[in-house]
Amino acid sequence: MSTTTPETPLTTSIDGKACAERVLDEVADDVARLADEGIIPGLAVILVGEDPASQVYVRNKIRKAEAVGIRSLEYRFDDTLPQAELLALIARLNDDPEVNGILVQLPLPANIDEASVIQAILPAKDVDGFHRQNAGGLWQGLPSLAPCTPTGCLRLLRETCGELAGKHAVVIGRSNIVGKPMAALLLDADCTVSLLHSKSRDAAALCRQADIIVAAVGRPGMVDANWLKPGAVVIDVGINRIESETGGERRTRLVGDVDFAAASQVASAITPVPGGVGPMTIAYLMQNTVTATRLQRHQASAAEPA
Ligand SMILES: Nc1nc2c(c(=O)[nH]1)N[C@@H](CN(C=O)c1ccc(C(=O)N[C@@H](CCC(=O)O)C(=O)O)cc1)CN2
Ligand SMILES: [Mg+2]
Repeated sequence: MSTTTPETPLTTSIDGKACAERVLDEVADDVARLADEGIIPGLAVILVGEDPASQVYVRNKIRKAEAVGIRSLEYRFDDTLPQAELLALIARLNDDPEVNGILVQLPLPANIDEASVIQAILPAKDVDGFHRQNAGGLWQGLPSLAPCTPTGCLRLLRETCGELAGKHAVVIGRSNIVGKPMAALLLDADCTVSLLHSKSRDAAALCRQADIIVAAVGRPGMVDANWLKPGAVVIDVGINRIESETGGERRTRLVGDVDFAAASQVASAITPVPGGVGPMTIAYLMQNTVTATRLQRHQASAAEPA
């Protein structure tokens, strides 16, 4: 007997925390295999400034690294750090054979040019996948390090939808960190991909054609139920902190780019915020650190004289 009422969502809430734990278990197995060969991956995490959210993310990255057996090195600076000193640190880490992955937490303070810092990281150690060599490699299907958030979204989609080939995926937002690499990964999975942005005309009508929607714009609740085709799968990358009032008390809470309650009435599956995409980002950072370690080993052995 069904207990479903018309108001009850038929939607699956995609559990990003559980999926991230599965990814971390896989990474821990990979790290154990490397340890058998005497290799311990090393990850350097750099935080400049006092942004509270960034401090939480960096702390979690260090914790997860320790949990899977990756050696972590933490570098924290206040926002007066000159760009030249940051570039000098990156140059030292590039040359350090004990360091396999380098990550500079974003956003950086206004006096530091983000692009210069990202391009200073050795592509083989760029575990964020933001360097132009990795970004280009992703579009050309070459071995490269792909950004963690879209890679995590792809894993959630594969586990939710199974085969992705032929599905129409609409990505909303064209950032270098999420939107563009997400489009590349979905294309590589044989989806038909539409990449929408602030100048796109009638975004709602385009979204209503989609089997899959990935929202990554940073606008709270922008994607409404009437943007969705019934049964669509929705991945919400937005992490927006908004103020709300409960019992006369002002608090902040996290919401996504999708109106979760409304979308749950129409979508077949949707990621919550928090607990959806966020944990996947950190899990795939660990996976990328292992991938980078292997990549560097292959590069080193290829460079050895025959
Ligand atoms: N160098 C990088 N900087 C930034 C990245 C990145 O991938 N590399 N992404 C974001 C921040 N980020 C990781 O760095 C990140 C964001 C959110 C989460 C997460 O787990 N979110 C939780 C909620 C946490 C909270 O309460 O605030 C969730 O969604 O469940 C992890 C990592 C920008 N900078
Ligand atoms: Mg972001």
